[in-house]
Amino acid sequence: MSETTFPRVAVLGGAGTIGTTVIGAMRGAGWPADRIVAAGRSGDSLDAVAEQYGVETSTDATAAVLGADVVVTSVKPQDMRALLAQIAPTLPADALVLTPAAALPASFYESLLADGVAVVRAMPNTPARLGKGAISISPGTHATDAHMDLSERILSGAGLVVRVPEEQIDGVSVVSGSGPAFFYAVAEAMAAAGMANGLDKELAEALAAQTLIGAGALLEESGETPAELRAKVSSKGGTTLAALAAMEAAGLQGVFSAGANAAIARAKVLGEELQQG
Ligand SMILES: NC(=O)C1=CN([C@@H]2O[C@H](COP(=O)(O)OP(=O)(O)OC[C@H]3O[C@@H](n4cnc5c(N)ncnc54)[C@H](O)[C@@H]3O)[C@@H](O)[C@H]2O)C=CC1
Ligand SMILES: O=C(O)[C@@H]1CCC=N1
Repeated sequence: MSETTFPRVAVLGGAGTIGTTVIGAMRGAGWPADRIVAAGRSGDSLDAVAEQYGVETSTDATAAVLGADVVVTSVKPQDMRALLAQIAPTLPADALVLTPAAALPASFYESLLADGVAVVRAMPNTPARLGKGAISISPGTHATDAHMDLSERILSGAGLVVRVPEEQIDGVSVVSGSGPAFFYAVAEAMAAAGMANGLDKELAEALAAQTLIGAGALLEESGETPAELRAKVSSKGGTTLAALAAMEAAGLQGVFSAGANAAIARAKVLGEELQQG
């Protein structure tokens, strides 16, 4: 499909966090509003999506996928089986299913939809809303290079898009999918440490948030690595080195390893539960 044509894309769960992000990324990349339909449940903020992005909306996923070239299934993993049952009768045989859901393998979709359906799994993250996401895509059994190219084109306005084999998605999910939550948790912990040392809550939270913003911006602007930038804060014999040594002794790396292991174990359990139905 040529770069100058715009496949028709149905975003199911289009009023949700990631669905809205995908629509915003497409619109930001010049995707025409009349080539996108957002489907949600009644009660979802579909009016706000229509107003912000000018796209058509529907509360009927079955109807929304009619005539779609790409169907983005942006619902929670727990809602996926019901959604696939809903769209299976009207999903065009040659449509690409692009799914951001965690935990569910491509084979789950392949087993519940028509034989030969092309599935691409994506793992986005919330900064994608600002075009600063870190997103992976992985092909299912029947996805071709053209399907991967199309998926990348749909997501390119959302940030960095990398291709990984499906077995690496859980690892990507830990680093970039969940990653924003970890940085926010660190900011909360830093604010709490400030409060424990005499700062009031408002000041501690403002300083921690601005430090997260500034550190990220410096990383982006400088082109230096986190290790190089960390070294520039850490004077020999100074306070930062003392803090980092104490954090390491308290198990900093172990904390993140434990988090990663827990996330990956949870993805496996959730995936197995949901595949059993
Ligand atoms: N939020 C995040 O940071 C990330 C989320 N994901 C994945 O993205 C997917 C979506 O997550 P969120 O956007 O956070 O969830 P969300 O809860 O914000 O949005 C899901 C939307 O789907 C709608 N929905 C459910 N069933 C529907 C149906 N049958 N028809 C139409 N709409 C339906 C819900 O009403 C809701 O508006 C999940 O599978 C999640 O694993 C992946 C990476 C990061
Ligand atoms: O925890 C979650 O449900 C989502 C999926 C990947 C990252 N966050």
